[in-house]
Amino acid sequence: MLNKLEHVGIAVKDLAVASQLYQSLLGVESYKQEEVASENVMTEFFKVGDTKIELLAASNEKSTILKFIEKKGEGIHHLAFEVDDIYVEMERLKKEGFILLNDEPKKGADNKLICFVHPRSSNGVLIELCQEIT
Ligand SMILES: CC[C@H](C(=O)O)C(=O)SCCNC(=O)CCNC(=O)[C@H](O)C(C)(C)COP(=O)(O)OP(=O)(O)OC[C@H]1O[C@@H](n2cnc3c(N)ncnc32)[C@H](O)[C@@H]1OP(=O)(O)O
Ligand SMILES: [Co+2]
Repeated sequence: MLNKLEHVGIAVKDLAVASQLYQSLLGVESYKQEEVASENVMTEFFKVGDTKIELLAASNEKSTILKFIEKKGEGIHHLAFEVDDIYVEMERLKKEGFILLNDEPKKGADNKLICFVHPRSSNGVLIELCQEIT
């Protein structure tokens, strides 16, 4: 099962500008910036109560964030849920008929193993599963 909303991913054009805005909005500083080369993104995280905001900016021309912003503009990109065992949850979601975007979990940001569910199988919302790497 999905334990809680781990983070909300937000696609932004300019990370420095967005970071200032969210620092002003949330009243807290970000706790980390992290590049994930495998995803062609630069991320910046803010802790908000029991969940997080993950700002996502393209780190190169190949980034899916560029394509998303060209198509839909800046804004909410995905919802990420914390799971205890990502393998178990991937199997469960496959059995439930969801389309997974990766056969195996991959290394994400913020010390997580991640997997994505295609938005076409989840009411137009890109869903991410996250398991803490211990
Ligand atoms: C750094 C890791 C970090 C973490 O938390 O650890 C991250 O969160 S990384 C986040 C960036 N990485 C990803 O998003 C990987 C998963 N995403 C993908 O594989 C693609 O973006 C995919 C498959 C969702 C869409 O790619 P595609 O090349 O197919 O683009 P299209 O524009 O053709 O999209 C097809 C279809 O899906 C709709 N779409 C695309 N992105 C989203 C989205 N974020 N939310 C909702 N819907 C989305 C798009 O509009 C198309 O719909 P259609 O009805 O056909 O127009
Ligand atoms: Co994410």
